[in-house]
Amino acid sequence: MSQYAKELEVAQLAVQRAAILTKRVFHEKAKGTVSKDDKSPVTIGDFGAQALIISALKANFPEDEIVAEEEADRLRGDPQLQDTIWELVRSTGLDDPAAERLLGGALADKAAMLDVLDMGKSQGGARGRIWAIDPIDGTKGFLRGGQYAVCLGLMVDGDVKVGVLGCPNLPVDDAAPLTADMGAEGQTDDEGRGVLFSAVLGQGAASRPLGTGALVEPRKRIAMRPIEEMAGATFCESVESGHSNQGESAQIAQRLSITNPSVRMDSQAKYGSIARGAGDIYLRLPTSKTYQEKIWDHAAGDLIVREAGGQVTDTLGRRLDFSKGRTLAENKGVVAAPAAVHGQVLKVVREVLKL
Ligand SMILES: Nc1ncnc2c1ncn2[C@@H]1O[C@H](COP(=O)(O)O)[C@@H](O)[C@H]1OP(=O)(O)O
Ligand SMILES: [Mg+2]
Ligand SMILES: [Mg+2]
Ligand SMILES: [Mg+2]
Repeated sequence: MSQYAKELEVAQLAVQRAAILTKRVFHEKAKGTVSKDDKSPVTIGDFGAQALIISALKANFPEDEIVAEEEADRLRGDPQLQDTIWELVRSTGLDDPAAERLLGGALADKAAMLDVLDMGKSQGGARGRIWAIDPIDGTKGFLRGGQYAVCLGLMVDGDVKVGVLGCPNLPVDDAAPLTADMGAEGQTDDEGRGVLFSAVLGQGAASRPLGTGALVEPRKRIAMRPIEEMAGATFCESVESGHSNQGESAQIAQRLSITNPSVRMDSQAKYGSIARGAGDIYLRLPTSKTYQEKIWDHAAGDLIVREAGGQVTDTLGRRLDFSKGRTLAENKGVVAAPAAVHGQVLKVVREVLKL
C-alpha cells in the first residue's frame, strides 16, 4: 500500500460526505445564513460539513490534531440553530454502507456534534500530524450559487502530505474550458458538475467525479497545461476585490502580454482549476498589510498544484509555510503557476508590487 493511502481514502470520502450536506443546504434550505462576529457569511453548511469531517477523522485517526475554521461557541447559545444543523448532520451519509462505516457512521447526538465541532482548535505548528479543514471555502460563492470548495489537508511536521478539494459546482470534465461566467452565480443544477481533486506528496495529483457513495473510479491524473506563449495564458482570481488586488493583477497580465480576461471564481476551486489545465495562473495579491492567510485556505490547493507540475510561492518567492500555526504568518499573497514559467510571473509580480 502506498504511503498515506488510508489518509487519502478517508479524506476523499469525508470531503465527499460533507459536500452532500453542503449541496443539501443549498438546495433544500436555500440560505440559512447566520453572521459570525466578523460578519463573514457562515451558514449551517459550514458547521454541518465541519462536524461530518472531524467525526470521520476522529474515527480513523483519533490522535491527530485538527485546525478547523469554525467553532461551536456561537452555536451553544442558539438551540434553534443547533437543531437545524443537527437534523442535517444526523441525516447525511454516504449511500455506500462500507464507505459510511469507514467514516465511523453517524454521530451519537447533538452534544456529540458540538464536541466534535470544537475539536478543530489546534494551534497548528511544526510538529506532528495536523489536519486543516475549511468546511466551506468561498462562503460567498456558495451563497450565490457560484464556486466553493470543501477543503482538507494533512500536514506532517509542518509539510502538507495529503490534500483534497471537493468542488461541487465545477464541471466534472477536466477538459471543460473555463468560462467567464463560471464562477459567478446560478449554478443550481448539479448535472455534469462536481469534482474531487486530490494529491499525495510525491505521488501526483488526480481528479474524479464527486459522488455520493463509494469513491467514483477511476481516479485520473491531472497536470497543468504547458504554457507555450505567455500571451495565451489565463489568470484565475478572486471574485471579491477585497481578497486580492484586481487592479494590480490586471497590470501584471498586461506586462505579460496576456489578453484573455481573468476568470473570477471564489474559493480554492482556483487551485483545482489551474491544476487540471483549465486556467494557468492564480495570483492572490494582498489588499491589506495585516491580513494573514489561513492555512485551511491553502493547504490542499498548494499541494494539488505542486503535484500537478506547478510551483506555488508567495509574492516574495517564498514557499508557503504551513508550520507557523493557524495562519501563513511568514507569507504574503500567493503566486501559483506552471513551474516552467513561475519565475517569469513572479518577476513581474514583484515589479508591479514594488517588492
Ligand atoms: N483581506 C483578505 N485577504 C485575503 N483573503 C481573505 C481576506 N478576508 C477574507 N479572506 C478569505 O478569503 C477566502 C476566500 O477567498 P477567495 O476570494 O479566493 O474565494 C475566505 O476563506 C476568506 O476568509 P473568511 O472565511 O474569513 O471570510
Ligand atoms: Mg469563512
Ligand atoms: Mg476559506
Ligand atoms: Mg470557510
